[in-house]
Amino acid sequence: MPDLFAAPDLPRLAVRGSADRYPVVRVFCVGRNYAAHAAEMGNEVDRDAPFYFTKSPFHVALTGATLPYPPGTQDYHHEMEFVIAIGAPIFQGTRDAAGAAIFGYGAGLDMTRRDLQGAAKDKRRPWDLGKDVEGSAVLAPLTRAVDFGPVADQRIHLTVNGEIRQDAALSEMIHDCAGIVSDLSKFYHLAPGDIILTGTPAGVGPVVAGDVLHGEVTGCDPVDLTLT
Ligand SMILES: CC(=O)CC(=O)C(=O)O
Repeated sequence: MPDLFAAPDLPRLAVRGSADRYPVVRVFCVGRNYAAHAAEMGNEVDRDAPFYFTKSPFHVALTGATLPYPPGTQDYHHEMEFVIAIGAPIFQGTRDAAGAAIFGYGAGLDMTRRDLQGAAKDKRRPWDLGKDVEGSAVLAPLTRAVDFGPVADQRIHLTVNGEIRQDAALSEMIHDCAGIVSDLSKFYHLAPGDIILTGTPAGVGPVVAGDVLHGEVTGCDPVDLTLT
């Protein structure tokens, strides 16, 4: 039977050094995973367990995108993040199993309508309008875990118009990659196609139309976004 309308294709990420593509099925995000960022937002970190929010895979933009400043906000913020891509099914997995289930890593942006996120927090409402913005999960090509090597003190940083805004080390993450995947697998049957943005370091701030964002994680391809 025919579909009533043409459904969009899933976004597909390039994989460094190969012709393979990684289809993105679900996008999970970790909040407050760097102490300095939690502090700049006036929050405490939770060292016991990460917390999560999600974005639609159809709100993924591939690196190099030129996108309009989004509607409904006067305070659109950059959040530079390290990205995990799941490569094998895992449910209620140990840390070791979680590490083995990781396909690869990448650089990403979790663009945020900060004013709407703040209003939602004040009213104890969900963050969707603040976080699940069209084009707000900007993703670079993936580097296979075997090529990336152990996640240690690799640098993660972001420039806006060439000026450094965020600069940290992956070792500053409160919950590491295996810990995040193991914890998230308590709640979801994780599978290939699941992407996890692991939280942003300190230095988040507003962007405006015309800004050029460039983010890097050592060992990964860069992530780029231009706003019009
Ligand atoms: C406070 C936030 O916006 C949560 C988040 O995305 C992060 O900490 O990263």
